[in-house]
Amino acid sequence: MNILIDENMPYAAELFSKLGTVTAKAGRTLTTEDLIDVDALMIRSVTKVDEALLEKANKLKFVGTATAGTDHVDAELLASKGIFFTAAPGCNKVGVAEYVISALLVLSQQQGFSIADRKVGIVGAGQVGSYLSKCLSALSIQHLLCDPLKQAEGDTREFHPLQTLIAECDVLTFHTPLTKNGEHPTHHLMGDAEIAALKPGSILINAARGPVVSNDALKAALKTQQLTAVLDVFEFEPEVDMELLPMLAFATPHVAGYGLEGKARGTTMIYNSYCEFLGNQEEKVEAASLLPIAPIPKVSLSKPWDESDLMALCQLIYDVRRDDAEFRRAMADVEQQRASFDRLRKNYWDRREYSAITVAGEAAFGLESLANLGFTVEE
Ligand SMILES: NC(=O)C1=CN([C@@H]2O[C@H](COP(=O)(O)OP(=O)(O)OC[C@H]3O[C@@H](n4cnc5c(N)ncnc54)[C@H](O)[C@@H]3O)[C@@H](O)[C@H]2O)C=CC1
Ligand SMILES: O=C(O)C(=O)[C@H](O)COP(=O)(O)O
Repeated sequence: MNILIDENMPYAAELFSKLGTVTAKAGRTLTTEDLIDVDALMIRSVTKVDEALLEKANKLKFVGTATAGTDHVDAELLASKGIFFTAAPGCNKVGVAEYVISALLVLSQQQGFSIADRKVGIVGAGQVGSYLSKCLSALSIQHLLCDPLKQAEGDTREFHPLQTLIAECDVLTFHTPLTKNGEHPTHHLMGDAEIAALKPGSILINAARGPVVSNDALKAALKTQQLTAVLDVFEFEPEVDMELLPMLAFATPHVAGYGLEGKARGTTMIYNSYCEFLGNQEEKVEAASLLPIAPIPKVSLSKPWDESDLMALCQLIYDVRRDDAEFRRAMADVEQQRASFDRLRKNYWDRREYSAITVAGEAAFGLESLANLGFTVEE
């Protein structure tokens, strides 16, 4: 069995080599020649699976993407060729939500507001949006959801049109797939008119796909409007608009979901799916079994936590400024931009999720809300 994997897929080489001969390559530059005699292909979001890539795929029977988004894969084409396709829905929802929380906490400190006073609009209430909603509820932060597709499916949560979120929310955070067709396409969901209608002082966060927010519209608005923008994804990535970059409060190279737990979940979800495909159930693994202990595994509270304690706790896990600083340093070398974008992603540090830290203390110190936020707690 020949298995081709993206070289930027933690745990994949060890796991898949139990099932066949593994070759690891850079996902962004895979060619159809790379697929000759390959039985199974394991990718990330940077590999476009289309007619051109599949042209010489003479043995391909399985494609797995260790990602939540699937806009890079022509799933209909795979189905028409009898190639099984699987993704990793929800694998990195925790990482993305913790990215948004970090951005909000740091901005609250920089701009001098309390996160408890902000109303957040979540656009896209799927795996990431719903998990983020749970986290915001844990922190008693008011938020509104927009997801016309879920609403139409009969999801009983309260949903609002995007226009309502734009008019009422202080923060708008995007967690939709990238779609160009259908009743609710997300390509340029935030264009000139939508961005212009944001409340003065609004914060816009895009950790979905770059083209959900129009690059030109955002740039124009940042020149004239009182607006803070945080981008983890870019309309033309790995190209980064060097006029836009300095206008952003935080900018990161598509790593919002890059927690170690999330990557382990992504890899094991497609690995387990491949085991099932091969009828080899006994080789399946649990993502948690692959993870090392966190560098600071336990902390103790000596009093009920307040916003600055929360910031300290969350920063033990993730501070968006770390990735932002490294990204800006790397992007400064314009010649190397594309390569640096992928290098930062490939050599990403071992970022963890809140659950990797146990917070000890008394129940009266607010342990329940920390547990709801994702921390492991101990009374
Ligand atoms: N920056 C990063 O590292 C990551 C980015 N992503 C991106 O975030 C997206 C969302 O991830 P998940 O929540 O896991 O996917 P999901 O499929 O569980 O949820 C997406 C939600 O967006 C909704 N939606 C679709 N069109 C919409 C519209 N026009 N307006 C409002 N809502 C709309 C869908 O109904 C669905 O509920 C992914 O498709 C991917 O593109 C996901 C994980 C990591
Ligand atoms: O899961 C998704 O969708 C994502 O956007 C990924 O987390 C992005 O990472 P790569 O798959 O591009 O490494």
